[in-house]
Amino acid sequence: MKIAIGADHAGYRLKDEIVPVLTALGHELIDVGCSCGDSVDYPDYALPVCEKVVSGEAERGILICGTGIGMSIAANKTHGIRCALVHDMFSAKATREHNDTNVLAMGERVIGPGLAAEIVKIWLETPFSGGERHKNRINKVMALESK
Ligand SMILES: O=C(CO)[C@H](O)[C@H](O)[C@H](O)COP(=O)(O)O
Repeated sequence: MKIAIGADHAGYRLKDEIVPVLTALGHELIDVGCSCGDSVDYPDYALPVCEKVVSGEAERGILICGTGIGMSIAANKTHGIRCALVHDMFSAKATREHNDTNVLAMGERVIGPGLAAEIVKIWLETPFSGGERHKNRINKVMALESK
């Protein structure tokens, strides 16, 4: 799968731990940065990742900041993006099955690299359930973008 990934200064270390894990699994990564601890603004990295997902250049996006909160807020402002902030394996599976999320946000200051890698793997491998009730709810969420 082609995956766009981005982080701010509070998330780039976790990004750098996740990238080789995903590459080893055969995924193709588009890393938009950042790549050092100099202070940056998370929306500047959320946007290019989300644009790549919306355009189809990437199938999914992964965003990491200190808490994952700023990244998830920014991502969900982009039309066509459904971003979930996830720090546990149950939610990683549930948000794919129920919400068909196309972007995952995590916080480097919240979880360690081992759990983050498991969350990412589950989130990438779990298909959308396709359930009619979930489709209906997703359609209602996406309709909010044109209000
Ligand atoms: O946006 C965030 C919180 O919602 C992210 O966690 C940022 O990474 C965090 O705010 C960065 O904080 P810093 O004090 O500028 O390092």
